[in-house]
Amino acid sequence: MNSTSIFIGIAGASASGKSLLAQTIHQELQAELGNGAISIIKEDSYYKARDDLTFEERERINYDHPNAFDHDLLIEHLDALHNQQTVEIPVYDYTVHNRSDRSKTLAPTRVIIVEGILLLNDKTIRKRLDTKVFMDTDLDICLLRRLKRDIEERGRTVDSVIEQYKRTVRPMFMEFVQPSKQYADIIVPRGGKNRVVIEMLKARIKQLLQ
Ligand SMILES: Nc1ncnc2c1ncn2[C@@H]1O[C@H](COP(=O)(O)OP(=O)(O)O)[C@@H](O)[C@H]1O
Ligand SMILES: Nc1ccn([C@@H]2O[C@H](COP(=O)(O)O)[C@@H](O)[C@H]2O)c(=O)n1
Repeated sequence: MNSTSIFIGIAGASASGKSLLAQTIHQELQAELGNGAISIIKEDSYYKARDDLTFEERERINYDHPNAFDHDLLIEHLDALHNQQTVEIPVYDYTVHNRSDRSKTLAPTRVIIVEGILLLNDKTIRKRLDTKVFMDTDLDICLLRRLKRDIEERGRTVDSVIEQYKRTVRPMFMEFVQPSKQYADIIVPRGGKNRVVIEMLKARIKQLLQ
């Protein structure tokens, strides 16, 4: 193993295709580089634990504001991985709006993809990323994809997705996510299936590994 890891950051709106892009690169590069060469960290894993609040209070939190995340812990973990140390990543449970009591062990890998809505909004995180990507998918498409995904996978209703979208998701996108696009090296239109971008990123990662 090399003495340090390469960090690729993927940011952008909720349901813009960050996870799909990260998973596609992970799957295709792993086939080339071998098992244990590449891993994914989700910013969502670092939502703050809120055991102090009731379910109803947690439901009302603004999860699209930077304060909702424990970025200090994420940065601590990025630095530990950079120094070839293993970390324990919290496992977040969207259905109860809280950190679960489980964690996932992650050993350092040569390539680490970090993905999340507010990564590029944080200067300290930006400094740690070798390549910064912003998913520039149209917001109406993101909303449609989020509606479907949140009902199927995150225990939401149509009404709750629409209410949350109007109350926090869209306003916070305008205030924090959209302005962070200026820090990206690569801006990706349409979403996680953009084949040209997938190939470009794979080539970039292989170049950085040399
Ligand atoms: N280009 C695309 N075409 C069709 N569906 C897509 C595309 N990109 C993403 N999706 C789907 O949209 C949903 C949200 O994408 P996801 O990658 O989870 O977004 P994010 O991680 O940005 O929140 C998922 O169900 C995903 O499969
Ligand atoms: N309890 C929570 C925590 C987060 N969210 C939403 O998740 C979005 C970020 O995750 P993506 O995979 O969509 O990028 C963010 O927009 C939060 O609103 C939530 O609904 N409930």
